[in-house]
Amino acid sequence: MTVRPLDAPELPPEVLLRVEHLTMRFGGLVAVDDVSFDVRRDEITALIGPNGAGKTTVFNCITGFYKPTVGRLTLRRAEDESWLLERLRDHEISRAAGVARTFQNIRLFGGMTLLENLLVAQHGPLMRASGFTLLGVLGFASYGRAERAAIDKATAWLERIGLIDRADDAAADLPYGDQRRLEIARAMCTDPVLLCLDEPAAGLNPRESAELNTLLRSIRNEGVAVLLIEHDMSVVMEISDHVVVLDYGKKISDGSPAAVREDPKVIAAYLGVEDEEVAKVEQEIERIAEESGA
Ligand SMILES: Nc1ncnc2c1ncn2[C@@H]1O[C@H](COP(=O)(O)OP(=O)(O)OP(=O)(O)O)[C@@H](O)[C@H]1O
Repeated sequence: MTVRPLDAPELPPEVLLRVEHLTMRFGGLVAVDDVSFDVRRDEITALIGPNGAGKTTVFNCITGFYKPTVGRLTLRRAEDESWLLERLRDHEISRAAGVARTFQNIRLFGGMTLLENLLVAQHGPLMRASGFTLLGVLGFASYGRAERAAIDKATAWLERIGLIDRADDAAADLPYGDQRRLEIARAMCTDPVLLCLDEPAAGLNPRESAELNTLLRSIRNEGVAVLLIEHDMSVVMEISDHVVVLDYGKKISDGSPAAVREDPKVIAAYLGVEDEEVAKVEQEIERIAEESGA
């Protein structure tokens, strides 16, 4: 199958998603202003920036919740399969292009069991196996096989996130950190090529945060690109391969975690000072540290 809109650019093989000149306006407010960056395969890319910088808006454009005012979002799913996400509807972005996401606030089906939550995520393949008719109810073998495969996949994910013993419990009864991991497992049950996570470490304790880091690294190592918004800098610095920094809707830095951490523009944005004042602030920090004998 070759799916390539005529105007989709040719991307280098290591690039999964190319965001070009993304701009999103809400009336007079420019929430995202001419932002461009790449998300590479086999990498964890973090999107960071102070509150209101435009991170969630970028996510919402990539995942189809918003139609960008301007910009091109090319996702190269396979060598002969590219998509222009800004032209797709949100369900096409998840089903056809293979982009899955989680939200800042947990959105599990609280009254359903853990297993059911992971089966609902596989509704698409199950419906196709049913031929969109009553084949499942009539006991056709093809549907039975698809149903077995869905249960196997859900079970494997529950084992992987350490929750197999609670498969039949209601999702709402899980501790917060477990719910976060279940949400990620649910997103992974759709077989995405790109997993977008909006503040996955928010509200986690240090042990849960460490478990999350291990999970995300293992997902990355299996070839699924991860794009995350995160305020917890220890998580960002520990697991990201690539960091993109936004401030007031504009990209101000883009590089390795180490390079971004040293970037005066980033320091200025986080401290809320002008670029020229950064050196002064750094000297002040050093002076205070010396005086306190640190
Ligand atoms: N639907 C909307 N309508 C109008 N303005 C919006 C809308 N969504 C976001 N904004 C505005 O766009 C700007 C960027 O918001 P966004 O939520 O993308 O920032 P953020 O970096 O994700 O912030 P935070 O870290 O606080 O979640 C803000 O000024 C916000 O008020």
